Amino acid sequence: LSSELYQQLGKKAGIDQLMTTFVFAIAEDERVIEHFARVDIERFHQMISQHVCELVGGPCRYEGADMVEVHTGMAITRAEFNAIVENLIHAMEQEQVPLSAQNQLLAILAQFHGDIVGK
Ligand code: HEM
Repeated sequence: LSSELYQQLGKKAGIDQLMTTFVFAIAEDERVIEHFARVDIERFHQMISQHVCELVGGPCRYEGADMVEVHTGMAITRAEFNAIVENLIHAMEQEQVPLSAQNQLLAILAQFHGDIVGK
């Protein structure tokens, strides 16, 4: 059975929509956009949606690259990581994700901090 958090995010369709809004927020954020200049955005959207779906207990299997591997060489700073988190918060507010679900998703993603920052 899929998790309550997955349900609260609107299942796969809700997560896809949330990640679309997130990608648009990133695209308008001059603090981080440089990193995404040469990225295949369609793949990024698909992979981040799949990853989030799996992480929140949905019936998805993340098929993308390992988090450390994919972010290695980007020299992502703590400020940039925080900027991405801020974009996600804005996207969750825009999509009216319940506050408890927002906090749970942020806590899950915060665990990747060490895999992504300073690599
Ligand atoms: C919790 C935080 C983060 C998560 C969960 C995350 C997750 C992901 C995922 C799932 C992918 C797709 C991997 C694939 O295509 O196989 C990806 C790619 C990418 N991420 Fe992150 N990411 C995070 C933070 C960041 C930050 C802070 C930055 C930069 C400011 C960043 C920059 C990128 C870029 C540029 C790519 C595309 C790499 C490429 O296609 O060559 N990520 N990330």
